[in-house]
Amino acid sequence: MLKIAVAGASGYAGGEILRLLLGRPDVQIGHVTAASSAGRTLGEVAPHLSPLADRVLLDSTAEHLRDHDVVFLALPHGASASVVEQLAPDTVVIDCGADFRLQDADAWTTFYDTPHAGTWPYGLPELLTAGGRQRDALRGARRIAVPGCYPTACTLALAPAFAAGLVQPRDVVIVAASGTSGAGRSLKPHLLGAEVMGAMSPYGVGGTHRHTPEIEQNLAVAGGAPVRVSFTPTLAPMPRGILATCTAPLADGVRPGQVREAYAAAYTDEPFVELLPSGSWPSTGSVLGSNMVHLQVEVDERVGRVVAVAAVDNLTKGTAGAALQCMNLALGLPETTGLPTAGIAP
Ligand SMILES: NC(=O)C1=CN([C@@H]2O[C@H](COP(=O)(O)OP(=O)(O)OC[C@H]3O[C@@H](n4cnc5c(N)ncnc54)[C@H](OP(=O)(O)O)[C@@H]3O)[C@@H](O)[C@H]2O)C=CC1
Ligand SMILES: CC(=O)N[C@@H](CCC(=O)OP(=O)(O)O)C(=O)O
Repeated sequence: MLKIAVAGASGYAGGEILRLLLGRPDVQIGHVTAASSAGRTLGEVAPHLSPLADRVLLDSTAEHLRDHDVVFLALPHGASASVVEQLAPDTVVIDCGADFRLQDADAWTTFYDTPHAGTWPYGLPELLTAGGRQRDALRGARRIAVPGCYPTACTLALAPAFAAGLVQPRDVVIVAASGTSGAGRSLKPHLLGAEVMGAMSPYGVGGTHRHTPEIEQNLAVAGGAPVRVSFTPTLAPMPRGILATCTAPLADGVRPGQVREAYAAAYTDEPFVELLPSGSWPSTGSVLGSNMVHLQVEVDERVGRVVAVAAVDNLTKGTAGAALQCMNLALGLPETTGLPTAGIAP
């Protein structure tokens, strides 16, 4: 039986981790921790987690997170490092925050404006790398950095084109829509219900969003050369889901038919990535609550660009599902254990 602690259990990501863990007979849920909600029960702050309703939230101190086989951290950026340094090196620690995702310390300080905490193996198993797939770096790992939700969708949408040399590493344009749970649970003025519901709006425009360097890092891993990306996130009036529309210029001499072939080859054996039949386009509604990425790719021959669209649930494959997938790899369990591949509809 695996004893597992969840830090940030009162938040959206922590709550989704607990929802998925509750479906696993091989897991014992240990301490659940929070900050301002410490002392309250999960029943008060997360009533959808009925089997855990009586559990009292503790402070997110190392003392409460020690003595577990696995610790999931679902804390705000910057809160992970001080906890992790007090945990045993053989504990599996899986961080849903951004602190350990970036390799480039300068990119970190530019986009996060705080000192760089370090770099851990990046938790996107399906990512194509020079040597194979990123999952090879996750088997047996004791520290894993789960990707951001936008980078998961955008990277998986474009990586096969970069890995096969079908697109140019410049003029890459991504516009992605996210549901409001992507912003976390704390009160934010731009998330007032009356203003968000029934409207869509961009934010982080002009290359300022912190997921830009993370997407560039991943596409450079896939393609083996630096990539520049114009990334624009938008807020959509829905609780969950991300739809990323990603385009890049075709490389010289590429036939349109090569593109679909490359995507089919890249994802045919991936249990959590579905390349939809030609003509079908991804919808966030089809992946809600599942660990799936739905994907479609086309070539816009008029302008010579690849257009790839991906849908994920930001809280499942975009965070908590990915976190459990990484745990499975770290512990040598079958990668798909306990992860839903069917969504909730309608
Ligand atoms: N939401 C999403 O779609 C995604 C989130 N993530 C990442 O997951 C992490 C959690 O995000 P999310 O669940 O959305 O955020 P929430 O705001 O919903 O939850 C944050 C959690 O952290 C706790 N917390 C707040 N401040 C501190 C602190 N200073 N020290 C320790 N704990 C604290 C909160 O406790 P309390 O409620 O008691 O104050 C709460 O449990 C973030 O790093 C985020 O970037 C990653 C991918 C997608
Ligand atoms: C709608 C919304 O606000 N989304 C968040 C992304 C959440 C996420 O994946 O990100 P991190 O783990 O990197 O925080 C944002 O744009 O900041």
